[in-house]
Amino acid sequence: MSSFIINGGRKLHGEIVPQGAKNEALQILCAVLLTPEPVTIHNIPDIRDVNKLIELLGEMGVSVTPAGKGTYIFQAGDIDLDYLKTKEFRKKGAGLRGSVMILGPLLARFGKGYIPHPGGDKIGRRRLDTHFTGLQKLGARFESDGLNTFYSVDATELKGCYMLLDEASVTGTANVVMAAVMAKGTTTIFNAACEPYLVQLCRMLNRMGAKISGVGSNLLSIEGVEYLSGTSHTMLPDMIEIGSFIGLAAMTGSEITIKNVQYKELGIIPEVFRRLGIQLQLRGDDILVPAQETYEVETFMDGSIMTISDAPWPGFTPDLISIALVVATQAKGSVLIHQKMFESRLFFVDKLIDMGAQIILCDPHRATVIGLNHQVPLRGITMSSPDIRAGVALLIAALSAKGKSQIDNIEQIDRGYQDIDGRLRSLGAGIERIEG
Ligand SMILES: CC(=O)N[C@H]1[C@@H](OP(=O)(O)OP(=O)(O)OC[C@H]2O[C@@H](n3ccc(=O)[nH]c3=O)[C@H](O)[C@@H]2O)O[C@H](CO)[C@@H](O)[C@@H]1O
Ligand SMILES: C=C(OP(=O)(O)O)C(=O)O
Repeated sequence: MSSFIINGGRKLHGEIVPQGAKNEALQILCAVLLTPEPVTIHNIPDIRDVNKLIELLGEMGVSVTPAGKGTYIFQAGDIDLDYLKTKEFRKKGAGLRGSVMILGPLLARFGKGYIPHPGGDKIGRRRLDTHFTGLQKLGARFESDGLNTFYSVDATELKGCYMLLDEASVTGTANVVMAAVMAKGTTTIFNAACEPYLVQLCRMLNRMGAKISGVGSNLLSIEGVEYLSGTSHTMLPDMIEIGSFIGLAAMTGSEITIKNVQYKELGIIPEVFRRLGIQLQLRGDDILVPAQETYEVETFMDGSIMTISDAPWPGFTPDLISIALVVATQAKGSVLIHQKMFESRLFFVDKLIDMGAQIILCDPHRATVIGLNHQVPLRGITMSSPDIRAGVALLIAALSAKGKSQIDNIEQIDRGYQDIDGRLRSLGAGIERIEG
């Protein structure tokens, strides 16, 4: 278990380039299984979860050729379906959430697939019903190992149909879309998730020859085709990293420029940070966050305390709720943070409370934050990172805090943030990694 040692309280300054989007990368990498032809992918983030998935694809028989920084050429010529029955695959596949999305492409191309219950953050129940029922509607038959830890799936013939997803699941939609692109006939998916990750995936699939319409909406129509060909694809900048850097600048009172953010793809994210009182200036396609002594949280129009809550896109992504929460601890004013989707993602506030933040955890989904308005700094402590986004929220808190902090279990942070310590050091942060 590795740790960060952080000497907090320093002002940071400079430019930072966001990495390619983690959650998009996990979908796009699975899509390479849909064609025997080469697929070139650019702007792949060098992070634990993505590297694990690339390794897994390699072991399944996909040839993986590095072709420059952040670029790989994948070719899924011969896939070793027997590897998917091995213990090793069970272990590796269960190591990350994104592995669940190899199933849709396998069913589409080979008519069968295997899938261990996937890993990912322990942030509450993470059911797979949307994946399973969607694939079943297309004709897939699931057989469980009896423990719900491994499934064999048969789909000799996938047939298009109408389906109303029981929730707008991000990875669930991606899985069903990838199965439907080569099904017979037309599939209509209502209540589809429409995060930019999915827009990017659908655009890539259409470039490969798929016929998907309604892209970007919650009603997708997919006319099945017989064959998909190779393509190239470039990942968007990671919107969760961009939000994290906005929070970092605000909490540390620093001027930071976030480069090449593809602003129009950020949806409501900049607006939510603006409502917390953070000034953002758009310079070309860069976001400049100026150094601010203080930032004041808006109230609702009737003067009542504002709520920040998550929702499926175009709502505010749940992956930035922990960041909004930590930023609120030093705002002027109070805010209610409501994490609607996941029931165990707010418990990390205990650590912020130990650091001196004024927070009342109302229930597992809601926390009231009374901002300290930078009048009292947080204090450094030793803590452990419970999940990827809480980990980064604690890192931001530690960078703003007085004194030294230690954050253990930083493998959680490395799942999704590329060389975060190196990049923060180049902004002037006092952060060292201790390999454990
Ligand atoms: C690898 C990957 O891409 N992970 C992301 C993906 O996970 P993932 O695809 O696993 O998450 P889902 O979209 O399936 O659902 C997330 C949670 O929200 C709940 N839910 C979802 C939709 C809905 O309309 N109502 C509702 O309550 C689900 O029950 C679940 O608890 O999307 C999540 C939601 O944006 C993000 O936090 C994860 O970072
Ligand atoms: C919850 C997240 O990741 P995963 O779905 O991979 O666990 C996240 O990226 O915030």
